[in-house]
Amino acid sequence: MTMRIAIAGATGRMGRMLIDTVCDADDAQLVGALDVPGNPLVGRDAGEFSGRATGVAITADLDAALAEADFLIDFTRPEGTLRHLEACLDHGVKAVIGTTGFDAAGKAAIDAAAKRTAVVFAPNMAVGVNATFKLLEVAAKILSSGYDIEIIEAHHRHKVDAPSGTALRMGEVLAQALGRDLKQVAVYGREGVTGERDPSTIGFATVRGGDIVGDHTVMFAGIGERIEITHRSSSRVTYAHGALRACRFLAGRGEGLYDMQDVLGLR
Ligand SMILES: NC(=O)C1=CN([C@@H]2O[C@H](COP(=O)(O)OP(=O)(O)OC[C@H]3O[C@@H](n4cnc5c(N)ncnc54)[C@H](OP(=O)(O)O)[C@@H]3O)[C@@H](O)[C@H]2O)C=CC1
Ligand SMILES: O=C(O)C1=N[C@H](C(=O)O)C[C@H](O)C1
Repeated sequence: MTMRIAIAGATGRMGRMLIDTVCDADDAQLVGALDVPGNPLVGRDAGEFSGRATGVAITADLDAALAEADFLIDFTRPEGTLRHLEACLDHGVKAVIGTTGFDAAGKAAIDAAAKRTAVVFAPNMAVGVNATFKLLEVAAKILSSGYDIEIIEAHHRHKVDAPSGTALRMGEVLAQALGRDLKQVAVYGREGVTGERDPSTIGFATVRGGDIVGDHTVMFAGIGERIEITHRSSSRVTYAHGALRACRFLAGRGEGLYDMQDVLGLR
């Protein structure tokens, strides 16, 4: 059965990649392309940027964007995603959420919405990153004492949230594997006279620059050796393929909150 998909943030970096990916898929059809009022591309064909005619015009009308859709794929900003999710409930639309940077209230709102529709919510949809989460779990258990854990992430100059959603999820995976509470042990950047490192902490360092798609390294630094597990994204296409895979996963499911570990059968 063809999946009828609407894309939010249609003119964004991910939105454009998603439109191409959906249009190229045999089992999907683009039926809506949403962006914000005032966006100069509203009213234009959603495929114009890549020289294709999709027959779907970019709209700022949320209800119109969802009218024909079974799924919404949303990579925008937290406040936008939460508004779109409310409309998904009204229209009976399932949601794939890639947006990062939610606060606790935002995450709770997604949790509540997932009681009424099916939602995949994941800070990184790339298969390689989700495999890396599993590797980190194993490494953390083996290296549970004597190794200091630091997470270093690098992204393009336009990224607005830090640390990345992926880095934060890595922190959660590591903390859980070690029986620690990330809220208690996370250290977000260092400056000045910090004192010696507390061995239970998990440090985060953020780099922003140029067109870096997304790099994540977890360092386990011991005495006489260190282990580094690195994932580097060289294209956003992996995220878009993951999002489409998430739609296929949701196609056969009722309400509930899932992530890419569920989609990929890694739980
Ligand atoms: N889960 C994953 O695998 C991945 C997640 N991401 C996340 O996806 C999000 C988007 O990333 P990216 O595509 O690079 O960002 P962009 O800034 O390129 O695109 C964001 C899009 O959302 C629109 N937008 C901005 N604010 C709002 C709002 N309040 N309501 C609705 N729409 C809005 C923008 O419109 P306008 O330009 O007119 O402001 C734009 O079209 C980020 O949170 C990022 O971290 C990114 C890659 C992978
Ligand atoms: O903003 C981005 O670009 C990315 N955001 C996600 C995150 O915050 O983890 C995923 C990926 O790293 C790219």
